[in-house]
Amino acid sequence: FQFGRFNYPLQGAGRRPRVMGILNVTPDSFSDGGNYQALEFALGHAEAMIEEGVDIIDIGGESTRPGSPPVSLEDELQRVMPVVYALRDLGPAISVDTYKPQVMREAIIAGVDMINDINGFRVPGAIDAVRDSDCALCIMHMQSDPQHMQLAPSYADVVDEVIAFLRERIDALLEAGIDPRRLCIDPGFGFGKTVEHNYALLKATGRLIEETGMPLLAGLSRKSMIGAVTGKPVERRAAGSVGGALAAVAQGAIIVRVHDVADTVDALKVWQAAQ
Ligand SMILES: Cn1cnc2c(O)nc(N)nc21
Repeated sequence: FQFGRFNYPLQGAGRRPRVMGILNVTPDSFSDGGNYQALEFALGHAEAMIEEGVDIIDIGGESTRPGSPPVSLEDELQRVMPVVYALRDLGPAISVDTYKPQVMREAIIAGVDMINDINGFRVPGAIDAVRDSDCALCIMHMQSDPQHMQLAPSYADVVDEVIAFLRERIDALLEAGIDPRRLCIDPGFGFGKTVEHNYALLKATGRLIEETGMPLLAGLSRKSMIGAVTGKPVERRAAGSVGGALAAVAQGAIIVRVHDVADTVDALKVWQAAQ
């Protein structure tokens, strides 16, 4: 899995699961207009994650929690781009979480290392926006959209359908001439799935990798699928989230997207020491 200045071996001695830290620059941490002290806040959080050993920082300007409303292009750019420019030379890889082609373009101009698209590059113009670059592309599955996806998630067979979706998106990107080494997939835990659907997908991590032929990013940190089996509120789901990350990594996931960076880094060090 190779992108820009990064090479993540997928097997053998060099394989090491990587930690992607979540950096939300959304309204609750930013008053619109991207005021300065909010930028300070974001940078402080990023620096803490760097201290804790994060490999990738994922910057998102539009909340994708179930029920969240869309954000305008201007607002998203105003929140995201100052943080991208402030972080891009600090060491870790930088990812931007967006489904808007114009945000992808500006992020690529700013030199980001990954575009993380919860919508699987389906918006017209998204593939064009990322074609002529060497950044990694994370293709995530989502049923419906954040505003509606959790109202009534339904599948004949969730694993089959997610694999079919991801393969179709992979083919679309490859047909556009994009280097397969730039691609990774993501089942999209919580994006149009019940708890049962989420665990069926988590259990099928190895199959998803096998049947798409692509590296897999797993993002289940503090999500309702963790709460459902631990009974814990969001702020006390770190241990459950680490358990989920290890379940994915043990089946071949190469990146885990998390809130609790230090805990996950430590858990992966111990796991790695036993490989
Ligand atoms: C932005 N975002 C929220 N959850 C996510 C997940 O599980 N995967 C990816 N790739 N992005 C996510």
